[in-house]
Amino acid sequence: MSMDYRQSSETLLHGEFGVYPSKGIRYALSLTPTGLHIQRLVPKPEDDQRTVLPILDMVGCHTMRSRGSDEIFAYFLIYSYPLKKKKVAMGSTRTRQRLVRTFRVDEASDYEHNQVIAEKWATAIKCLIQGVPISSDTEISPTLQPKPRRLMLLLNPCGGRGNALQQCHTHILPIITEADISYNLIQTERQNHARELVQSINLEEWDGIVVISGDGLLFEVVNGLMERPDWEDAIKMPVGILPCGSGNALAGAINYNAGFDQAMGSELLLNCILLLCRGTVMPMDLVSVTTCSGARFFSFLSVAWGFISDVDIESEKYRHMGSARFTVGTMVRVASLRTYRGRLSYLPVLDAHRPISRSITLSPNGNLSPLKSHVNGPEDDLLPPLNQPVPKSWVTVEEDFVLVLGIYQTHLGADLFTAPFSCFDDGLIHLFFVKAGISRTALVRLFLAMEKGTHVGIECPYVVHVPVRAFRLEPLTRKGILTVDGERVEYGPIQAQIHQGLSNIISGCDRIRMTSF
Ligand SMILES: Nc1ncnc2c1ncn2[C@@H]1O[C@H](COP(=O)(O)OP(=O)(O)OP(=O)(O)O)[C@@H](O)[C@H]1O
Repeated sequence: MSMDYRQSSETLLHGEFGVYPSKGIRYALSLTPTGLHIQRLVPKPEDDQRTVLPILDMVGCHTMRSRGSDEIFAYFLIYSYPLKKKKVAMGSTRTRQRLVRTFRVDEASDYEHNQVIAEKWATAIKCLIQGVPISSDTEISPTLQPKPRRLMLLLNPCGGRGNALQQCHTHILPIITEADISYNLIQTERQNHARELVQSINLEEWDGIVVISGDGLLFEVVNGLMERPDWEDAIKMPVGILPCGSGNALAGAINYNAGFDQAMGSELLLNCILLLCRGTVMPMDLVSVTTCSGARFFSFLSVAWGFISDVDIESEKYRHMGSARFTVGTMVRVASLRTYRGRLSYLPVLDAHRPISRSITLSPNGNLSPLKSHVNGPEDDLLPPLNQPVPKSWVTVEEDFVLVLGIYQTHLGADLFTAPFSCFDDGLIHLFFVKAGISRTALVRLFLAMEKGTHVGIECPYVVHVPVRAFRLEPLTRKGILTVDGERVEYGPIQAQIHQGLSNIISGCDRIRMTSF
């Protein structure tokens, strides 16, 4: 679907309505692809001021009848969550507040006709919210209504500050009910619970799997889907995230992709709930990561070594602080800065389309190569086995590193805008490395600038960024921490290749291309 129809200001529906409770007030309503224009008619206002309820702030629309059986009026209710400024002790902050507008359809002299009109408005509004294309020529009838969606919600009660269940009951469930989304809510009981669960679900029963947690639980879901014999179909199941963890990188990326201002905490959560209610789906790259024992993971976020993985894992002890744990962890690690010797090889983007020869799947002793771990998932056609040299077209650097990071989302945390140029399905791994020799001040400056994404403009000879399709990292320092999507993996040589658009993410955004789930 193209974006054009949303940008147009054509009037799709127009009508005059009362409100509830009545009080004689009347409004003229015009529905355009981007908003509901509301003009008061009675009592007549002094100026011609109109208010606009943006479609982007709406989550759903229901019709209703009043209790009395002789009541001829029908009503439609629009649920929206506009951003409002809120005063706090240190100034002001923004928050989304629930706003329900109820309009009374009283044009006809019988309920049935008024109900048809109310349904027509509700249908049109729901279509616009969910990105179903309609124009002024569209015959708007209930058959146009997007089908109700069924979501599997997986909630980690231990994620972040441990308040996911409370957030779920306060914000998530009431809003998705207004959006006509039906759901099964499952609380994970232990590590790997979600991973096992998604291995045996009937894909036909669900329109999406949404984690209410940090990025760690989605990592389990993605890998559980890839472990299924029908992984090719399973990984197409739209996945989503409602941020209730301490590492909310993917939520940060979804929020940015939708054009919202960078947000944290409940503002980020509410933005993501709104986008989930819209429900549009985009392809998302996955990176296949192979570790030294031959284990293979599918990653949607990052591979990290050195400073970043140290902070991530060492700050686990400050989990009660929520996302502030990373700030504290960063300060501690800057104070005792470490460097790691390693060999980093990568396939720069220019050479990326040439797959390596199939013959290298046999190791020198004739045994089957590490592709033994290649049970499911697409072939890593750019990667030789870990025990064989990288192709000559690759670039290799041997250095003392402060950090190495392969990232394929814009954000490394909700407030870490690490790769501003990244897109969900650009087929790129953004490889960053910071070499030893960088001063502590420059490193701190780099991370502070990362909050706004301005670090990419900073000239620093110790910081390198290369877009690649595949890379291999061979640590030469004996001890260290390697993470994939923030989860610790075995330490040793590791390699990765991008698989463009392998999965589907519920991004809720129609900025780029999309389909509905
Ligand atoms: N009930 C549970 N008890 C303990 N651990 C769990 C439970 N459910 C899920 N987990 C594990 O918790 C880990 C972290 O979850 P999640 O990402 O949701 O939270 P988080 O606070 O953002 O953590 P992190 O940033 O460390 O990933 C996941 O790896 C998951 O396997």
